[in-house]
Amino acid sequence: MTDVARVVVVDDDRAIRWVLERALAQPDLEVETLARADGALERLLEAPPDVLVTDIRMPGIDGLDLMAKVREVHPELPVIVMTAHSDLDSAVASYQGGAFEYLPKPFDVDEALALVRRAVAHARERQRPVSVPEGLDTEIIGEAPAMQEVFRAIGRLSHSHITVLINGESGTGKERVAQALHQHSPRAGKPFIALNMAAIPKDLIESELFGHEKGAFTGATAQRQGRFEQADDGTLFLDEIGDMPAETQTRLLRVLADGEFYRVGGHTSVKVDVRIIAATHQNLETLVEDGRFREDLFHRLNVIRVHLPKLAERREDIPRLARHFLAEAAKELATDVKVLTPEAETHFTRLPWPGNVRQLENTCRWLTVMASGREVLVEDLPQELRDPGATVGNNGDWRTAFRDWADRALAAGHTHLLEEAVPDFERILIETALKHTGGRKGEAAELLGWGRNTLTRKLKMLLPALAEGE
Ligand SMILES: Nc1ncnc2c1ncn2[C@@H]1O[C@H](COP(=O)(O)OP(=O)(O)OP(=O)(O)O)[C@@H](O)[C@H]1O
Repeated sequence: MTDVARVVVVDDDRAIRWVLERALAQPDLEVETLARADGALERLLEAPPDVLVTDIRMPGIDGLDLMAKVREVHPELPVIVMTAHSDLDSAVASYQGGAFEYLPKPFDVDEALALVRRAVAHARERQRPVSVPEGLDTEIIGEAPAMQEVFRAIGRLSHSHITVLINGESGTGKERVAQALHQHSPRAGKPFIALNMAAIPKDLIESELFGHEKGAFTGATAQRQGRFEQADDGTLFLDEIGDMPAETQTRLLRVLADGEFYRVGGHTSVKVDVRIIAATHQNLETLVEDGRFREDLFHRLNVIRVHLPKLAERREDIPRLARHFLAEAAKELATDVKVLTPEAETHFTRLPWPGNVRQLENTCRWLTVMASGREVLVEDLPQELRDPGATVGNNGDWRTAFRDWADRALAAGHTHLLEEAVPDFERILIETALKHTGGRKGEAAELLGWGRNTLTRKLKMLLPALAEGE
């Protein structure tokens, strides 16, 4: 999950609004409460929240009307309908209207929060699959021999529908290569659907993969296609396959063997023609040895293997990748393209890049926002990238260093140590989080465990140069 999710709560009961506003005051959520829907309808339709929570009985537009109107324009928007226990008819009507979930009043605040989070996760995961637009070229930069090997594999496989297993550390470009395999296959132009096993709650994986029938479980308000059906005739990219739960592995194996499956709660089998590309950063052989991955499934997936080397094993590609990402970031942020000085470029090629290509990409985005001049100097880099020695093999414990600092400061007669230390502490965490997210503030707030507003306030106070553009 990347950004802070917007939740709108509509209820004419002030006490409920109060309770929910507090229950949902979480770093990953932004809540707006409304006493009635009429005045806000247009705005809700134009800029829908990520989740809508609504009461049923309200003056003006009632909850069911509101839901119908909103879902007419935004059919995927999850709606949580709150209503009194006794009001069974309304509850049934809300399901028929396509509500995501029904929250009986009175409710437990934790239950309400869990439900909202689930709705957010669900909505996000559904937005994620992308069919690669026809003609879109997945540019993969790589002149290093190990990358040439990858390109050769893509070429060799271009007439085939064969299953491919991509291995490589996080951020090495596995999804990118999967897209390229698809685009250069007979299935190009057909859907490319991705699902990351590590990103969805375990109990939703089966329904995400295989879909479900109406009424299969609470909240299954309508029949829904799973990724397998969406990917029919195309490619299904299963990322982080090593995280697939055991039961799902068994089902997947059966689908791969038979080419057909049942939706969750379904009795009629569905036939599909799907090419599987799986990826993992883990060592599947070890998972098999430990009994955490089915050996038979492993053999089915492990037909053709493509290995993506760590970025540190293809240092010769770093300058081109950096130029590419600096250009992309400039385009995205509508600003001038930054250029690395020769020293900065050399420095880049020597860094360890544990986060691989994604870390390089984020660093380039960070520099595009942060570096003051057009030319990027080594000094412009975030502190921990300035000195490679600091990143490789530095096991120094910051707490020890911090204790020493406090000792020294007190010995030197400083007072009000917190006033001195806390802003530095927060500044360092903010800078580091922003670096990890390539300057994206919403995501950085999430990494820090703050709400976006808190981060904005802190930035104004601690790093005013970065607070602009809010
Ligand atoms: N060789 C490359 N050329 C250009 N861009 C690349 C290359 N490799 C990776 N990227 C970009 O780097 C980012 C990370 O790549 P990707 O998401 O494919 O990695 P991944 O290995 O699937 O990561 P994870 O395992 O964490 O999901 C993406 O934005 C991708 O477009």
